[in-house]
Amino acid sequence: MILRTERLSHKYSSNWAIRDINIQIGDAGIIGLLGSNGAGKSTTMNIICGALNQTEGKVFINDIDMGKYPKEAKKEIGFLPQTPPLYTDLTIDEYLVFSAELRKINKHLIRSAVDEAKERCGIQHFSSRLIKNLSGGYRQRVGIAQAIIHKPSLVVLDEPTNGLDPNQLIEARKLIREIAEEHTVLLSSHILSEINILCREIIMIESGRVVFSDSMDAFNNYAQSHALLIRMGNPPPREELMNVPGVSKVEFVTNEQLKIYFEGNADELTERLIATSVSAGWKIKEINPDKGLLDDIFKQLSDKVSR
Ligand SMILES: Nc1ncnc2c1ncn2[C@@H]1O[C@H](COP(=O)(O)OP(=O)(O)OP(=O)(O)O)[C@@H](O)[C@H]1O
Repeated sequence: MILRTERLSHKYSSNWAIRDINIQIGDAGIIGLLGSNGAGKSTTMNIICGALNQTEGKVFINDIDMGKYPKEAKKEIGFLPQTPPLYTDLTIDEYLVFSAELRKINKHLIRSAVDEAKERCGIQHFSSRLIKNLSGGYRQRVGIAQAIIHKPSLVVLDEPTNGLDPNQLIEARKLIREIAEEHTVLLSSHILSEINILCREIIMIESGRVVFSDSMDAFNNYAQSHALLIRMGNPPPREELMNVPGVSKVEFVTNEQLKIYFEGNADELTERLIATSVSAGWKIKEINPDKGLLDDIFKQLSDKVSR
């Protein structure tokens, strides 16, 4: 197991920021940690990387107990915090040599480790440029280079694509995919589409608790199949729709447009609604699966967990 957390909980002064977070990552690939602002992503990542001591619970990296053997466990982790720890008055080379020394890489191996990290992150041409003179996208690359310099098993990236422009974003995604060919990557974002594009698995946290943890495909099935957007020429009262088997909630978006939440199979419900519409004269004009705003999905999942 590359990463395992057991009932990880953390309290800043009197408030719990995260509670009973259990994460298990066994395979390579990119795993996404999704959550809205303040959900507890950074707190979780800081603890996993040994940058913050948890109030309760345990972290194991490659089955090494971080509490008991922090040095050994940290060797297996590379971390890019939300605010990259860059010394902007240093050149890329100076900074990466410094990072390699911090990681206790053997003196005679430092040069080759720096060169390899630069090459993998596509920054070799800027070796002697001061970090303060780099664009945001390139600074991010330097941040990633310091996270992989010691070849850790697990690379943790806190909101690595946040604030990048569209071109930088494409480049950063490409780089993260390349990094994931050799390391397991755990990355966080508050943007569902970002996680969707990059990740094989998703762990979603809300208010400090895990509300969903499964493959990206399972998440998409869940997110897509719980509401339909329907336009009708002659919509019936809400109660009539609630009588259709499978319908769990009805919201009127406009006089003609409704959002119908349901349990079960979307296709079966669609057929049932169309059949009833024909006999009852609702005049259905359009039915589309509602992929849901992230907020809706968060809410559905949070409700499901607290039920
Ligand atoms: N140093 C701190 N002192 C007190 N409370 C904190 C501290 N850091 C975070 N918190 C609180 O803990 C909770 C979780 O914050 P955290 O930064 O882990 O969330 P996040 O999901 O990473 O959000 P964001 O994307 O906004 O950084 C929030 O309610 C936040 O206000």
